[in-house]
Parts: sequence; structure tokens; C-alpha cells
Amino acid sequence: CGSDHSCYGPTNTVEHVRHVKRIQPGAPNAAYGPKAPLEWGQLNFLHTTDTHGWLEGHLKEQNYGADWGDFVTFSRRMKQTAGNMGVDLLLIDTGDLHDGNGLSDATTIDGTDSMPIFDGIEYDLLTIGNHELYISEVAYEMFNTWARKWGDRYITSNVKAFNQTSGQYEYIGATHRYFTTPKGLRVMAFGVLFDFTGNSNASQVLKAAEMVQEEWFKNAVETCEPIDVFVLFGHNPVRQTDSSNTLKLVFDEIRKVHPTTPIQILGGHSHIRDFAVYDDNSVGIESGRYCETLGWMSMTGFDASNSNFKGVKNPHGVPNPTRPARQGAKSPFVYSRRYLDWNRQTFIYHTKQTEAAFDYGSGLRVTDEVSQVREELKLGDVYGCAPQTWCISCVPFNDTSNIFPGVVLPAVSAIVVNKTREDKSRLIIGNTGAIRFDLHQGPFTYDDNFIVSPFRDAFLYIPDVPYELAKTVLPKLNSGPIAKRDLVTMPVPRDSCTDPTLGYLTRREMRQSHGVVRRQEVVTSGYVTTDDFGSDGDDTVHTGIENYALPGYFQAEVNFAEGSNPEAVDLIFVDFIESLILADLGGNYTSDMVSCYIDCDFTSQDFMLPYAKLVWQENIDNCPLAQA
Ligand SMILES: Nc1ccn([C@@H]2O[C@H](COP(=O)(O)O)[C@@H](O)[C@H]2O)c(=O)n1
Ligand SMILES: [Zn+2]
Ligand SMILES: [Zn+2]
Repeated sequence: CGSDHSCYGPTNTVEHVRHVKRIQPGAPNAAYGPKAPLEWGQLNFLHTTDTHGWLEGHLKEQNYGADWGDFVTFSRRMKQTAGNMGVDLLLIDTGDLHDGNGLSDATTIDGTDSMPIFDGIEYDLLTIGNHELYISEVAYEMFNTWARKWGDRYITSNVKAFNQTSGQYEYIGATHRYFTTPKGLRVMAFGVLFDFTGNSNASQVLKAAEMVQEEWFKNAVETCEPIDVFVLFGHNPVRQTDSSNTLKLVFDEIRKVHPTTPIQILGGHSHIRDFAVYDDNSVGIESGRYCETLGWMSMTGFDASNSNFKGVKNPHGVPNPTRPARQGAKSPFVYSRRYLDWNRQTFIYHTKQTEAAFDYGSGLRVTDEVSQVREELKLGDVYGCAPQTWCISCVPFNDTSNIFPGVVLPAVSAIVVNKTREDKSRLIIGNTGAIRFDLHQGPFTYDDNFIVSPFRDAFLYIPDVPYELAKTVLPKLNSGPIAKRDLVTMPVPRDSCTDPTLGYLTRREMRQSHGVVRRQEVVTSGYVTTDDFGSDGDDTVHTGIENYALPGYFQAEVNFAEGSNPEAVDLIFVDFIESLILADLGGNYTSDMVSCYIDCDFTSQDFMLPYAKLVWQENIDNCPLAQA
């Protein structure tokens, strides 16, 4: 492709280059702010998960508008506050660093430009997500570059990579980490990925049940060294009823040896805000997705009888945790949790700063790096003007404002076309999980292409499948094991907007020219979280938002004659679901009957840009953004 990405989509005939211009990040500040100061305990946690490359923040949603540089400043200030108050603060990430944003996915190898930016945060503990393991080159980057850089802070207790030199699978990071916090707490940490099976052969994922049989694990749990607290973290849902959760299994193994030692759990992968009580001395937090949420968890209860804690028990001048894990708990420990909206107003409020005084040079440098990479990758280039917002789950699947009937089906119908077979009837099937985010009204940029459809899943096909058989595939897929998407609420805003008058300024300029945080007389739109502690966890109060169920798979019917069914169809699908499609077609269909539909390089990253060029050219030079 040329630098204007003009080669995407064989059916595209719309000349677009004259329309290409740059938009810059939107207003960074929230519409409405946090409700109360955080409760600081003896041991505190700041938690990110499933960032998926969103280090630029949400450019079209003010309430999630902070960028990674803002978070660099915030995390440093919070660490200093902890030090000043005489308590510990651990910064933890639980993986899925790529797939979902141009910053991470517009390079040949995902993460080439985003990982050095992500590394601006001085995490105490990190672990690996499934999105670091789909593509071998990405897994090797984690193994050869980042695991080395992060050393014993990167814990991959059940994930190995193939070492081409030794010819062996070796742990990517450390299996576990035993360390002492600045205030003297002796911590044993494990980082456990759910039982993921979709990895390339560059890696090996041990099931949690196998991992707990490993000699190193038994030694770590049964060590004679004193342990004040376990940190059990992982790319792994914290809710025990989630079928992917394997943390409970590891928790149970620890409990066999340490019946009352606190176990603090931090999870991810299911993209929700959640907090789960495991027992009287153990609670777990999950902190959303896509740089919408920063998780906060704190605890108090350490004393000389149960720890080596040398700090301050109830830090002064701030609220302290007060809630036992559950009513009547026989435990010295009390807890708090909070889900912070990812914006500068939140960060400024919780560091007791002003807009003018908040920034550190280190944070501003990272903000500039984000802007520079966006510029280099041309992520702000505009390809169309989306006339409305289409969401994934805020309206029913068949609603015209749903992204599937509104955008995805028309887009694949118009763009996923093999010219030599365009007269054939066809069914195009995809997994709804591949469409990652709502499409917001306004300029549709190169970045938005990755935000909506980030994966490089090739379009494959089987020619001339009898329609009577082909039509049975979708219902079979949608009643099969991978059919259900997670229906728990997620903190996604519905109606926040970017201020169009700021459209061509850099993030720094915007801050300087709009120094005061604007407050609106509305409650911020977004999901309301309910967890094991109730419904008061959202740091900024949200209005509540619908979250409709989705089928696991979608299908477009293309080139069907009015009123009659075809004899046979080309059955087109993404390679991610090839084995499921073959299974549903039955034994007569095998992988040697499958080939690339357009060419093997035409993937699910390649249909949105040509579609935008085809249908969203009206108002492109004066494209209105969504109204709040
Ligand atoms: N090549 C791929 C890889 C993944 N997906 C979709 O992503 C889901 C997993 O994402 P998480 O952030 O929840 O780990 C997976 O279930 C697929 O739906 C894909 O479509 N193509
Ligand atoms: Zn994820
Ligand atoms: Zn995941």
C-alpha cells in the first residue's frame, strides 16, 4: 500500500486522497468528576488490564480522554503520595496489550511503536494476555525483548515460549516472585493466564490444573520464607462463575497450605469492572478495558502478629478502608475498591492538583511520544464522515443503530468481493467478537479502522456450497460452545463527544488553551457497575446504559435474487473460525477445499477503510462530531 493506504478494497472506486486530513485528539477532560477521595490502606493497588493499545485515550469520548502520559504523571504522583503517607502502593497490569487501536496495530508487528510508550509506567508486576500469543512474532517480542527488560516483575506462571536457540519451551517471564515492599510486606506473586488454547506454536500455555502440580509452584507455596500476602494476578476473570476463571483453582491450592493468609486477586480478559469476594481474607478486582478504567483496591489489617509491615496503619488526612470481605468475616482485614474513569479530571482530583500544576515532564514527554507516533502512522488521516454513531450492544442486535446491521453487514457485502466471482450468491460469516468497539459519529480515521476491526484474519471461502447446507452453519455456530459473548455490564460511554473547535491542536495545546476543566450539569453516561460490594464502586457516577445480548456470529447474505434462494453459494468466512465452519459443514468438507477469497493478504483489517471511502464522503471537509 501507499502511505495513504489507498490500496485497500478491490471494489473501491472512490477517489479519496484529496479528503485526507488530520484530526488531532479531542478534549482530554471529563464532563463530570469523581464523587469522593480514595480510601488509602496499608497496601494499595492501581490496576490496568486489557489496554489493547489505547494509549492515546479515547479521542471521541471525553470521559475516557486521558492519554498514557497523563497516566505516567498520575501513577508517579500516587507512588509519591503512598511514600509520604507511609503505605505501600503496587502498580499492576494483567495483559492484552495489543489488538484494538492503531497505535498498537498499524505497524507490521503489533506493538512495535506502542510497547515503548506502554513501558513509560513503572509497573511492580505485569503478566501476559492471550493477545500477546496469537501471532508468533508478537510472542517472540514479549519473550526476547519485554520479558528481558521487565525481569522478575514480568510473571507468566503458566506461559512458555519456544526458545529457538535451546530448542526448548521456556517460561516467558518469571514463574513467580517473592519480594518485600518498601514498607516491609513479604509478598508472593503468581501471574496466571486462563486456559487459553488459541495461541500459535511459538508458545505453550499450561492449564492451571497442570501448573499447580509443577515443582516450582509447590515449593513457592510451601516455602519456609514468611509470606504476609499473596498477590494472585492474571489475565483471567475474577468472577468465579465465569467459565474462563482458573484463579479459583490456584486460590484453592494456596489455601490448602495457607488457610488465612490474605490473597489479593487482580484479573482481566472479560473486559468488565468487577470485584469478587473469595473468602474472609481474599478479594479480587477486575478493571475493565481499553483505558476506560483504572482499578483501585486497598486493604488494612496487617500488624506485628501477621506481618512485617513497618508503615502507617491508617494513613492520615484520607479516608481508610472499612469494609470486611463479607458480613461477619473472621479476619483483621478490611478493604475498599473503586473504578476510576480514565480522564485527567479524575487524575487531577485524586492527586489534589490543579489542571495547571498536574503535569510532570515525564508524563508530557510520553504524551508527545503518543502524538508523534500517531503522526508517523498517520492515524489521524480521515477516510470518511460517519453520519451517526453505531454501537455494539447499547441497542438490540437487529436495531438500525447497531453496528452489525448498520455498518458491518453492508461493509462486508460491498467490499469483500472477489471480482471473478462477483455474480455468485454468497454468505459471509464472521465472529461478532472481532468487532471491538462502537463506531462514533464524526471523522472516520485510519485509527478508527483498527478500533472497529483490528484483526488480521484472512477472508477464506469454499466455492459453490449447496445453499441448503450453507444456511445451517450460522444457526449451528450460534448455538455452539463459543456462541455467547459476555453480557455483564461494561463501562462504555454512549454520548460523550469531542469538541470540534479543538480538532487541530495537539494534546498539549488543548490543555493550555482550555486550562479549566469544564463541568456539565449532567451525570456521565456509561454503565453502572454492580459487584460483590454493591453498586457504589464507580468513582464517577454513571447514568446507566443498556447492554444487549449479541449472538456469537453474524452473517451477510449477498447477491440473493428477490424471493428465491440460490442453489449454491460461495461460503466466505474469516480464518479465525475456519475449524468451526468445517465442523458445522460436516465430514464432506475439509481444509483442502478452503482457499483465500480475494487474496491471502486481504483481512478483516481491510474492509472498513474502503467502505468509508465508498459511503461516507458527504460532509467530509466539515464533518460534525457527536453531540453530548
Ligand atoms: N485473530 C483474532 C483474535 C481474537 N479475536 C476475538 O477476540 C476475542 C478475544 O479477545 P479478548 O480481548 O477478550 O481476549 C476472541 O474471543 C475473538 O472473538 C478474533 O476475532 N480474531
Ligand atoms: Zn482483552
Ligand atoms: Zn483477553
